[in-house]
Amino acid sequence: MSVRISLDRVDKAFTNRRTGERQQIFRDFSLTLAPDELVAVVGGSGTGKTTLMHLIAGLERPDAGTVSTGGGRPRLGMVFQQPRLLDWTSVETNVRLAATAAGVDTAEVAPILDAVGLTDYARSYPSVLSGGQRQRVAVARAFVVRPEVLLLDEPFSALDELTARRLRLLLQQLWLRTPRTGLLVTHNALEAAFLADRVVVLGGRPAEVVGEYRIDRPRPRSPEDPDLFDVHRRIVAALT
Ligand SMILES: Nc1ncnc2c1ncn2[C@@H]1O[C@H](COP(=O)(O)OP(=O)(O)OP(=O)(O)O)[C@@H](O)[C@H]1O
Repeated sequence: MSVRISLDRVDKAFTNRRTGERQQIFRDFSLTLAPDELVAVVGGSGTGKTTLMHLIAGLERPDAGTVSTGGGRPRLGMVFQQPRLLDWTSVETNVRLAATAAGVDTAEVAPILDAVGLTDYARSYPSVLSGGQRQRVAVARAFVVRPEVLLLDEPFSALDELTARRLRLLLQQLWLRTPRTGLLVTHNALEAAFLADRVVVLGGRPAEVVGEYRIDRPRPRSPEDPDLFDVHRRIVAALT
């Protein structure tokens, strides 16, 4: 099922634990993600990108306004900056447990491990894997549940550039196989331009959309595409 995500006139505030001050992160904030659209959100530190993701995931509730994810509770696949694997068990079991928890056939596990290039490591424990391999397990775990919504919170920012680049290409490949509605939070404007259908730049407090770029380049895209560098420059200009 393709899911439309809508935030409609959302307010969200937090109380700063140190100062006791109220921080209004969003006021009257609206954003829609079309079915199967991958939207990247970039913006300065503390603008509310992760909060936006938490609102969509249902981990935070808006103070006012509505967050709708297509009527029901869509199946979520999430990838974070750190892989957050279970260290006491194998790669295969890490992915299988995610499938079981989501009620998905565990026959999906082997193909997804193959797709992320980890078949030979299925029985290995996370501790023997490189950082890039661990993040591949996290990507497999997110995709094995056949997510209707994919939430990616700085998924590659802890990796060295070459590894990150490989994983971006992998993500593009998996996305092309089965597009789904997704939100990518990143500090990397080039990553945003490479992966997304649309890049939203958040700024200010309360946060506002200070720039929006539709990326019409056909997929599969090349990380060397000069048009993407062009968009990247414009995003960086909006950020600064
Ligand atoms: N549960 C919470 N309780 C109190 N304050 C919070 C909570 N969650 C977020 N905040 C505050 O809300 C603001 C926005 O946080 P958020 O993590 O959404 O920003 P961000 O844009 O993702 O930042 P970064 O790029 O640094 O990760 C920050 O000032 C943060 O301290």
